[in-house]
Amino acid sequence: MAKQTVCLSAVQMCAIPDIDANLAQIAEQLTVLTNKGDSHAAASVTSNAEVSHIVLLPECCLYFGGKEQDQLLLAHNAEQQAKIFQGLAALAERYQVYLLAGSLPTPANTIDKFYNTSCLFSPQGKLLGDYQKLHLFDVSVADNEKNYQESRYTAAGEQTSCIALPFAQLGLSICYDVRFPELYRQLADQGADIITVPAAFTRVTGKAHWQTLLQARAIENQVYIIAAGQEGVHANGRETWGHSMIISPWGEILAEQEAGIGVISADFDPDLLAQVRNSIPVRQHNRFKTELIHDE
Ligand SMILES: O=C(O)CNC(=O)[C@H](CS)NC(=O)CCC(=O)C(=O)O
Repeated sequence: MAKQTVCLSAVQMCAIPDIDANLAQIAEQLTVLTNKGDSHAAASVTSNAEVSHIVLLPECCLYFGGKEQDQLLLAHNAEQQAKIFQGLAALAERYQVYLLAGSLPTPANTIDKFYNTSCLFSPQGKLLGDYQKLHLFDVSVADNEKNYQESRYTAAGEQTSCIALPFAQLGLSICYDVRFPELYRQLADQGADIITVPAAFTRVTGKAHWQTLLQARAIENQVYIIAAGQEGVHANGRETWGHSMIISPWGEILAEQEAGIGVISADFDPDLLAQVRNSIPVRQHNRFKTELIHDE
């Protein structure tokens, strides 16, 4: 029997502060993706086949470039939340993909905060799991925004999230998290084969650090990385870096969208994953695994 093809995709967006317009932008890219007719999209167009296609959307995929107070209102408005979740679930089902919304504003425990949450929808339109961003971007950057204070309206998550799919384990992270290798090591220890990095990286820090950080996380943890970015100049003047990419566990960039709106894909190869892990067994060699050091 032919080996099942697992396809990884990333949609690059220039999201605006308008949920319906962003849902339409996503639908357009999903149409492009599933009409390509190449091997990447094959799994998602064969109605009886088991779906093995993950599509990642950027951080803040349904609302970006507006006021943070508006995100707060979105998070705490039950009607808006229902609209957002139903809209994404319907897309996952219509296009027969595992759709990972890079992040959505969801309600925190207090009315003055929201979580920056990644949400995974199954091809059946069910919410399979989520992850609330652990590291908040309270940072000074030499761009036109200068000071980012994500914690002003956002509450930090408290736990990691690794989701078992029929064909692989999926570890979740968001944007600024990519600078904290401990998170990725923990996801790898939990069994992650693929780790997602939805982002709205600044143009300045993106140019300097984005690709290097992503390749490092892929190489050191021997996982596939799917990174989907916002790209462009947004309604509030913010400039984002784009350069969405899919990286192999060897660190090779398999697909990249530098600028503009678009969608990229690459195959997930479990044989390559095993080969990389067998040939350079860093997991066994790691002296910082306390249980290994204490075992001696
Ligand atoms: O604020 C919003 O609306 C949505 N959130 C974001 O855009 C977040 C927090 S401001 N951006 C980042 O984490 C950029 C990280 C980055 O650029 C780096 O690590 O260099």
